[in-house]
Amino acid sequence: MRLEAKNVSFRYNERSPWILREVTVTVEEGERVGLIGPSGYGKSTLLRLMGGYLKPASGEILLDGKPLEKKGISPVQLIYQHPEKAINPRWKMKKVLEESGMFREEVMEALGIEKEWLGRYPRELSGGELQRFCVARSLFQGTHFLLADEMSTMLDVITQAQIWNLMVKEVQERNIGLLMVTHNKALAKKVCTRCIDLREQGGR
Ligand SMILES: Nc1ncnc2c1ncn2[C@@H]1O[C@H](COP(=O)(O)OP(=O)(O)OP(=O)(O)O)[C@@H](O)[C@H]1O
Repeated sequence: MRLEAKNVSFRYNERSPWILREVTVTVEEGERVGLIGPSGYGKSTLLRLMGGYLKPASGEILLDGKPLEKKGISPVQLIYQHPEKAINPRWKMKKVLEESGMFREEVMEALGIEKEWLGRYPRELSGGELQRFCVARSLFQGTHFLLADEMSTMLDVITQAQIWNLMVKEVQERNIGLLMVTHNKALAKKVCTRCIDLREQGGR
């Protein structure tokens, strides 16, 4: 499988500047790609486009040569920097996980998710605790590509390592393609098989 942004241009509205111009980025299954570039260059915007959350002004987002399907849980999963924006505030965590069909003991354990947290609402968890649920949820069985947007910036070093160890193990075992935005060079070196610099790809 292959996820690609093909000649994608984007701006937030007609009066705002172009954020991306004719950007082409391809991620194959099993690859772990780091997306780097200065602040404001459009890294998060590109991830949102590739996850189907924004529409390009021109160009295409293709999964195996076809546009992303709008129905059902997407095989392309986006993990945000801010987990509180990604989770329904009215659902308890158990329901959040059940909705995605993601309930593997070993993933919960590897992520340090405590059973007792399942009975809580999102507002009753810390940002780091909530992010572990977002990671767990993103790893449901239909996932083929993961887009991680500085997902571990808010976490302490030990939790970061815990989450990335699990992530790399899962994507390797399941041949998932990973595209991650990070400002942390050491992390990119540890996790990624290659890096793309948006300055060389038509980011502004
Ligand atoms: N919803 C929005 N409406 C209008 N402009 C936006 C919106 N979101 C982002 N932008 C602008 O688009 C540009 C690219 O933002 P983006 O978040 O994609 O950059 P980034 O490379 O991920 O930055 P950082 O490394 O700081 O997270 C910025 O100038 C930002 O101000």
